[in-house]
Amino acid sequence: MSQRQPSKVFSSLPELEYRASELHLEGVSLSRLAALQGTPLYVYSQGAMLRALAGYRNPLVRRKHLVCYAVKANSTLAVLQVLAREGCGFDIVSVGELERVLTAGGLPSNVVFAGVGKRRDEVERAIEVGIKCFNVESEGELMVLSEIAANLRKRAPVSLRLNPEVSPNTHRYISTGGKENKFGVPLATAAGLYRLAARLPAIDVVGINFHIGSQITEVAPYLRALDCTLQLLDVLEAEGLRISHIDVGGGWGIRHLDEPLSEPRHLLSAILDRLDARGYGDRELVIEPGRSLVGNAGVLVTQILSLKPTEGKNFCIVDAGMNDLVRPAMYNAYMHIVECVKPLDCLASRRNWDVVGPVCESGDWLGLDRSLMPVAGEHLVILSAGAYGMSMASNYNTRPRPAEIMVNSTNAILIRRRETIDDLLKNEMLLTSPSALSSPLGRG
Ligand SMILES: Cc1ncc(COP(=O)(O)O)c(C=O)c1O
Ligand SMILES: N[C@@H](CCCC[NH3+])C(=O)O
Repeated sequence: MSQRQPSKVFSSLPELEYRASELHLEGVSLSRLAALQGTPLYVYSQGAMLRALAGYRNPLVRRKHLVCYAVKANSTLAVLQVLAREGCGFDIVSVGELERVLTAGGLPSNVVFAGVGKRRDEVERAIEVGIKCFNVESEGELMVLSEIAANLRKRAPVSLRLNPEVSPNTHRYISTGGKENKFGVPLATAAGLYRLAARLPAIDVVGINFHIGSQITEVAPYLRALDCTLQLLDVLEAEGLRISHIDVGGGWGIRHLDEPLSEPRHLLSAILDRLDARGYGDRELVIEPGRSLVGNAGVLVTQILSLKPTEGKNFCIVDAGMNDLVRPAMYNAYMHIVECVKPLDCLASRRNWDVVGPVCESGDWLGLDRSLMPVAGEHLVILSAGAYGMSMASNYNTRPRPAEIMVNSTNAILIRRRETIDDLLKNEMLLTSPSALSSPLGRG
């Protein structure tokens, strides 16, 4: 194909294409953004996010439903704002995420609050703003919630998170619905806990939920978890307890290259069929996608610092490291990497490179054995970096976190400025500073 014809790079992100050999996202040159804002740089396509959201909503138009975006996947305010403007709900796991949702214009009444360890102050704030429900994970949590709500003279809406003992066939670190996992209420005790919840004066039982893991690529584990849930619902409703929403969690995977993977609508249609067949098609369906809404909408642009061919390995050293994008180091995740300026396709001069960062860890790699034609000073682009990229970034090695840009069909907008070294130092005090505690801890 001629270098003049735009060419797509990745079927899951059609907004990304080479134009005159340069990679563009929604028509914006990534090299140009890198020149303006420096690197490492996260760039997101608003169009890709909206398309992914429509992929969940369109199959649900005729149903009572709420898509609650899992904020942990990418909690940047402007990302939340794009989804809030569309009327999206949110799945949160901390009061920090709640404040982000509120700041971005999300409705508290569309927020579900997950997590095995909710602090009292977090529960109080969530009750105060009036969230949709607490996804409760244990009897201990239920009792604390009940006490806090009673003290505030308010009521706490509750859904119990079941642990359906289902293996979703994904990485062990992101599998959450098995007996060995800390999450959810065991099936054996769930009915008893619902009966208890229904008796507590400040608790309203409103829902039932599960979340079995992340980067799941098969429908079957969801249906197994749903079957357990519906069996329990049969028992509870026979006793007169009415549950108004069924929340099937998030976890649907994304493509990282060209591997086969069905669209979320196939998952939804299987779930809706099962709900209808079992007589629960009238309930509100809540779903909590994170990665599948934003993962493929984002890329990480990094500059090649130097090339280090050695006897056994070729290292391509870039300015993004595991602190900026931890998924390869943490989960051995494959993230596809392409050159920002398309190399002339003379395969003979291609070699395999380990793309590594500047962090002092041997695990600091972004891609291993990649066929690339890197040039020092130019840029590489890491795909599928919109989820669990920036939201998991850290300051390890005292590295300021990247800037972020949102592009849409008309604009490229800076949505987070790059951290500075001053940002990193500003909360710390030297021992000699006047803020030293007058009564040192533990010394009376
Ligand atoms: C409770 C809950 N809901 C939703 C999600 C979103 O998962 P994903 O990003 O895989 O869709 C997570 C993260 O795994 C989660 O813990
Ligand atoms: N952080 C994980 C997903 C975790 C989902 C949270 N329960 C990842 O990058 O794949």
